[in-house]
Amino acid sequence: MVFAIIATLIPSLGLGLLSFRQNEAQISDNVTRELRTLTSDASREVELWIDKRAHEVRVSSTSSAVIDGLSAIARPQTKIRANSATKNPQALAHYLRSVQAKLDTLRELTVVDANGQVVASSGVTAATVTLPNEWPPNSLTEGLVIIPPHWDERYTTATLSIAVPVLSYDNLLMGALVAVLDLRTLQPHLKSPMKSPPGEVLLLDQEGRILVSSQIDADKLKQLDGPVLRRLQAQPGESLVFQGMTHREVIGLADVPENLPVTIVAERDRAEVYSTWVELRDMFLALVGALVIVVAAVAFQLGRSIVGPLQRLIGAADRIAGGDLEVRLTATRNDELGHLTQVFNQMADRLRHSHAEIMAANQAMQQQNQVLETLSITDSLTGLYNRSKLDAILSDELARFKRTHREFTLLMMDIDYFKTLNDTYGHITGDEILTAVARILIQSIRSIDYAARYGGDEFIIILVETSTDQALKTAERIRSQVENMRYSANDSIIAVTVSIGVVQCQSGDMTPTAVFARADSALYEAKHAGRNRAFCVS
Ligand SMILES: Nc1nc2c(ncn2[C@@H]2O[C@H](COP(=O)(O)OP(=O)(O)OP(=O)(O)O)[C@@H](O)[C@H]2O)c(=O)[nH]1
Repeated sequence: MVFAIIATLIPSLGLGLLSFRQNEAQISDNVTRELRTLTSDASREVELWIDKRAHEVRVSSTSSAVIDGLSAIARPQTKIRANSATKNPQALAHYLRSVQAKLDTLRELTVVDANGQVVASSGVTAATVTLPNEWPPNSLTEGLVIIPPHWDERYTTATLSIAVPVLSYDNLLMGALVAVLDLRTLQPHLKSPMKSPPGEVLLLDQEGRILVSSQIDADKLKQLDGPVLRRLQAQPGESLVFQGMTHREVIGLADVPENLPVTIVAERDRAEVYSTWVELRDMFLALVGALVIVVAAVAFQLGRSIVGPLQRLIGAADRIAGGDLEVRLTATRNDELGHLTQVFNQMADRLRHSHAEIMAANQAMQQQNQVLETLSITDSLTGLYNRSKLDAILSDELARFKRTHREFTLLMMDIDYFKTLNDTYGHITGDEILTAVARILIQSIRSIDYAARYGGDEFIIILVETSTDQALKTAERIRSQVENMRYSANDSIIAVTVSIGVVQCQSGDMTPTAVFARADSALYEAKHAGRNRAFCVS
């Protein structure tokens, strides 16, 4: 699932964000280009507007009313060719007011003398004007002083004052005509509603305050942050993002006209510029998010459909490895995992089958081993223990005696005149007599005792934890039973007797042979004493 998410997220998000980053840069370039167009157009319009206003004022400055009025008032000693109407300041002020009335861009028109002293004005309180020390040589046509624009409290508007020289008829500088221009009239020229690209144009004074704005309702008292203004002025034509004056965050740039102490700033609402871009970006991110959720869900479902059956298979394999072969899985699917489950079940079936076969073979082998073991320790004729088993039993009993000092008694028994019986009735009858005697032995001893055929017609009985007296009683009981036994063969009734030698184990008995030897001596004594008796040697 993690792999699926990464594999989906990295390419889609990476390529998408790269493309959005390129689009953002492109949008920024386009906006910068449009803002440059706005500022350069505005700069040109401002220049044209000022030229036009300067021309209008210059025309007025060459009027005879101004020249004669100034000549009469400023230099009364000069010979005046004008009529009397232009000789007093009121007449000149009247003329100035009539000019102002014709030009709606004018707020005030003032005539000053060569020292800058007000001679007459259309306004009530004329502004004082500082004229340049020397007008340029071509002041007749080019002489123009532009006083830095500012917010004028008297007219509650931003104003720009220009001064043009007033020359006498013989081209002598007499003074100047100063016009206070209402910058509000510049507002329609800053931006063409039809042709200009989107954005607002602002004319700022030296401190960054708005003088005039293409946005009619812009707050005129707003001021651009000082550092931002300096950065804009330092890099004219280069766009920046800053806290604007028409919107909270704007993209803007500045143009600084050469001849006018103002800064023209064009700015555009950054949110509006990037609104479509942001909308598309958010939509893209939402789509990527939805894609990741879908991919994650599919990957999770796919993983679960693979991992779940695999875990069941692993669990079943673990149980088989632990010895539980009764495992069986339900195969419900038709795909590779379903096939794998079927194969697993077949494998488990085969293992179960093989295991059953092995167990059966093992059991048969154990039975055969048991038979073989029984045969290896049993005398085939009588069913008693054979000689080799007898030796092993005696060795164990001797070891036990040495360990626990619990005594045991050994009886060596021999059929009397067995050779004669053989010779008289034949070997088969002899064998049957041996078997009958062995039966009596088995019936006469306890389950914890041992009876074995020592060889020929000789038998050994080991009575565990039995004293000599008890052993003699057992020997006597056996002897008596054999004596009372009647065996019929070839129409004859055969009587059989046995002689028994009894010995008790001693601490000096190191080997079975030593015990046998002493028992053999006791048996010899019984035979020698007349047979059909038991004899004990201490
Ligand atoms: N039928 C039969 N006879 C055997 C078997 N093994 C040994 N015999 C015979 O048993 C006889 C043993 O005779 P002995 O014990 O030596 O002598 P005896 O005749 O018993 O005389 P005493 O022991 O002195 O009383 C021999 O003739 C053997 O051939 C056997 O498995 N079957």
